[in-house]
Amino acid sequence: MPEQTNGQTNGNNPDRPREPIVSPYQSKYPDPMSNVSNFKIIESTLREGEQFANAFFDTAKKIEIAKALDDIGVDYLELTSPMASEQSRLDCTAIANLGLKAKILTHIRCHMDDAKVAISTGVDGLDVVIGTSSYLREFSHGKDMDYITAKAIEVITFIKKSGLEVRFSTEDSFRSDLVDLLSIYKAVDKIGVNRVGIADTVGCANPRQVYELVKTLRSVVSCDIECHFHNDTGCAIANAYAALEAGATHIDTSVLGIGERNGITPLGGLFARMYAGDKEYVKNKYNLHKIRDVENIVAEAVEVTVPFNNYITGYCAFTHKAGIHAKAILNNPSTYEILKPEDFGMTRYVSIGHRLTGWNAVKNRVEQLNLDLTDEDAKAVTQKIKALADVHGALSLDMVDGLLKKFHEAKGDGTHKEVLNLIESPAQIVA
Ligand SMILES: CC(=O)SCCNC(=O)CCNC(=O)[C@H](O)C(C)(C)COP(=O)(O)OP(=O)(O)OC[C@H]1O[C@@H](n2cnc3c(N)ncnc32)[C@H](O)[C@@H]1OP(=O)(O)O
Ligand SMILES: O=C(O)CCC(=O)C(=O)O
Ligand SMILES: [Zn+2]
Repeated sequence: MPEQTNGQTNGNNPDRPREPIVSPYQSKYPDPMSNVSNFKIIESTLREGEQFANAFFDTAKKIEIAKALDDIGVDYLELTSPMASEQSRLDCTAIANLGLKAKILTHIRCHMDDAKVAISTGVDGLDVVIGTSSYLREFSHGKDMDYITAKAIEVITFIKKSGLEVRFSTEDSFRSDLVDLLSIYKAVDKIGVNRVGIADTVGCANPRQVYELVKTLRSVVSCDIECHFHNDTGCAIANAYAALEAGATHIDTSVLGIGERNGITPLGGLFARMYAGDKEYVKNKYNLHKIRDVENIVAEAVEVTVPFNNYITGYCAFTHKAGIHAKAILNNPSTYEILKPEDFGMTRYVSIGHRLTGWNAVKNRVEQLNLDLTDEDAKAVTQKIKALADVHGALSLDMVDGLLKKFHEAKGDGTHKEVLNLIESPAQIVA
């Protein structure tokens, strides 16, 4: 487990170098097609997330999650199809009537019955989907491209007449024939669909493939482009970024990435990635301090813990340990941090009670404790920490503090070196 925070932030010391104002990772020559600095999030915890193995959200929990996501400022909330069950339909209606700032969408098959029921729930828009890969055409719905195109046009036209926003997506896009894809996207763009969607349903796509497909699609349709990426092969965030670089306008996310199998692009991970791409856009548009709250709500609801290495909120996401890192971080946090913890309501922590520690980090703790010790003293205590940690494992911050205080006290009568020599175990520090 991590030690308690010692509150070492050190970013505000006016004597220390300022952080660069512009991210060094920001492209100097942005592509005019790129939407890295201008995109919308379609938050699908209440649709894709409900497909996560452990997920069951009752109405109150759905409303709590919807409100928490709305507070963060996501642009859309996507809800489970009202065709799934009677309660799903009632929940769609309830959330559509909450008066949230986010637009409310529900997700339906490319079918007139689904469209009729979905419209009656009062949502702002419908996300229509149908599989176009040979796998899904043969083994899911059994329809050919002519049928799919005709049905898509019928369903979209009907939804548009009701005045709702409509998106048309091809499921399993990356295993679909490119000519089929472009021709159906062109057909629905022509009749005024608001967005087309690309879905990496099985998580097989890589960022280069995503970039190429989105770039090609961008030159074929004039409507918005939404992208949905599964994370089976670990590319869901990178693929989202590649899609935005190529001109996609909307990205699907879920809290902690929950969804079918191992899920999709996580909301927090997308924030982290986009913050590194265009910090100001992400900071100004979304309430990043709220990400931890919504992750905790969802984690508890689906009975998982937030992973230790989670983007932004994992318990060690802002913990610096090795001495070389600690020294530089204490001088200027940008040395080893691309995300500023305070922008996400998080706290930086410098861990010092272990054998990888260095005297600069220990000296910093001496200053925090307001102890009158020299650099040589800090170096001597550092060596003691390393020796103890070699034998006994990591020392807690309380132990380190105890050691420093004992050493400091003994310095008064000149016995500090002997005191250090006498300590052979952490138990002797607190004794
Ligand atoms: C990749 C994704 O995540 S897509 C979204 C997945 N979401 C869901 O499945 C929502 C929850 N699903 C459900 O509650 C149910 O599956 C329902 C209500 C949608 C349908 O239930 P059922 O009528 O019992 O059918 P079942 O689930 O066994 O099979 C799906 C049916 O939809 C058809 N279908 C599948 N995809 C589509 C589509 N995109 N458009 C139109 N029809 C489709 C299938 O051919 C099949 O039809 P059939 O009844 O003639 O065999
Ligand atoms: O509607 C979409 O675009 C995506 C549907 C889905 O969840 C998927 O294909 O994985
Ligand atoms: Zn999905």
